[in-house]
This record gives sequence, structure tokens and C-alpha cells, in this order.
Amino acid sequence: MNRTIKIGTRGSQLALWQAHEVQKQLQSAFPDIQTEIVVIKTKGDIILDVALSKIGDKGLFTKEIEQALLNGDIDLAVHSLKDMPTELPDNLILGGVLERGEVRDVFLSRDKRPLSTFTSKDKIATSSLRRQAQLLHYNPALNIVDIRGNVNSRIQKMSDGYCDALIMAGAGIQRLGLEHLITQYLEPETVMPAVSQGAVTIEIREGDEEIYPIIDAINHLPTWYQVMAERAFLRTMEGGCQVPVACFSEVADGNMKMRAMVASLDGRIIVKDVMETTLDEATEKAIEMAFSMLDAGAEKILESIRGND
Ligand SMILES: NCc1[nH]cc(CCC(=O)O)c1CC(=O)O
Repeated sequence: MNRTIKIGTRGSQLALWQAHEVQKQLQSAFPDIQTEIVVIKTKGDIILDVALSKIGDKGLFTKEIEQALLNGDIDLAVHSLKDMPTELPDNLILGGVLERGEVRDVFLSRDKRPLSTFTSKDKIATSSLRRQAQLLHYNPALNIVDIRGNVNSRIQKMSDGYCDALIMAGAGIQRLGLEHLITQYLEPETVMPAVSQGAVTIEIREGDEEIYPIIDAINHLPTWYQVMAERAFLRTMEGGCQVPVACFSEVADGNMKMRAMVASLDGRIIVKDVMETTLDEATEKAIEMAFSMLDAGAEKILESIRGND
């Protein structure tokens, strides 16, 4: 290929880290290929004063980048897969994923006190209904406040006294080299992560025969099986990122174990399930699990949340 492949990304430090990681892997697999990073602003980067759950816009962090991909301004787009709606726009597909990073959420507290010592006097900041619901299930007395902004600005807000603790994705904290700020890793029994958390994906144009094989060559298959099954689960639940749906899957020896949960916003009701499957059947089994959870009460929870808007 004798042209430069343009890699589209948001401009946050985390997004740039992820785009550079894709660039690095492409360059080591195809030393002759030229690549260039193109930074694109999204609505999610511009509107910073409204709670994410209130904007309620799917693809808040992806739409403008996808437009550039469709226009041909870029050749591939790098995203946190967690932020991507389960239905992609026409003519775009996921070309591959990088090996998954840390899947768990982490707890960052100003004076390194663990979650177990927190009371109604402390403020825990998160904009995620999934995190809020599970924290309240763990301890109904906890005081949860909303927060927006990228990882660095949230940490700044905590230092400035806005809150006493933050819950964030461990992957983001590690990628920014901020591991020293982690007070504790939250196990999925306490706070189950979001679908596709910790996975970086590469979105491409459907039928792009030049780019597809290049991306396919760096696709990490065990991660691919995991995230495809997790996204099929989420699609069946019909939950975007702003409903309290969570999933945790582990792959070993060609098999997958998947745990999932749906919670009411106040954390009072939780529906959980677990399944084990071969990788080949993972997506089908994840969909079956979603239907069985919907029957077991998840449908009722999701309906009442949608009715609240
Ligand atoms: N919703 C924002 C977002 N999207 C991806 C990550 C971190 C990286 C990842 O989970 O892949 C984060 C920050 C966070 O949730 O703390």
C-alpha cells in the first residue's frame, strides 16, 4: 500500500494512548505501512456540564468520528468499545479488537480509605448508573454524586474537594500511568464491569478490502469472542451504556464463563446469572442468558427505568 492510513480518534489522553497502541501494532505487523493519527472532536467532548444519563444520546463519543470514516476523511477509527452502541451505523463494522486490558472497575479515594469504610458523610462520584446501582446495593447509605469530564479532570476535581472518591475503569487509569492512585480493585461480585470494558476496538468501512485484512491481522481472537458475546447479551437486553447492566466474562482453554447482572437504580433489586460455554457457542449462549434474565425480573427493572425518563 503506497498511501498513508489515517487513524481517527478523540483527543483525550486516553483516546490518544489507544490510537497510538493501534498504530504501534500496525507498524510492527506491517513495517512498510505509513500511518497518521487524526484527532476528531465529538459531542461528548464538547458538552461537559450535563449528566451523561440525561443526554441519553447513543454514540455521544463516536458519531463525529464515524461520520469522518464514512466520508473517507479517515480509514479506521479507534474507540473504547465500551462507549460504542450495540448497533453500528449502516456501512460500518468492527474490524477487530486489541487484547483486552484490565476489565475491573477501581476505587480511587482521596486519602486511600477503602470502600468498606465509606459512610453517608463521604461523597463517591460517578456518572454511571451501573456503578451507582451496584454501590447502593453494596451499601444503601452511600452518597453518590454525579461527575463529568475525562479521567484526568475527574481526578483533579477529587483533589479540589468535589468528592472523596471516584469509581473508574481500571484500564483507563492504567493506560494513563496512574496506577499509584488506585486504592482498590473492585471485584465483579461487588461492582461488575460494563460490557466490553477494557477493550479497544477498530471500526472500519464495511467491504473495505484494503483495510480489513490489515486489521484482521492484529485482531486478538480471545478478546473478540468475549466482546462479541458480551455485546450480543447487551443488545438482547436493549440497554445502552446508561442502564445498570453489567457483564464479566473470562476465557480459558477454549471455554468462556460469563456472569451478568441487571440492577434497579437504587440497587434494591438485582438479577444475576452465570453461564459456561465453548467459544463457538458463546454469542448464542449469551443471548439465551439475556432472555432468561429478562424473564427472571430484568425486563421489569428495565421497563421501570425507561418509564422514569
Ligand atoms: N465512559 C468513559 C470511558 N470509556 C472507556 C473508559 C476506560 C477504558 C475502558 O474501559 O475501556 C472510560 C473511563 C471510565 O469508565 O472510567
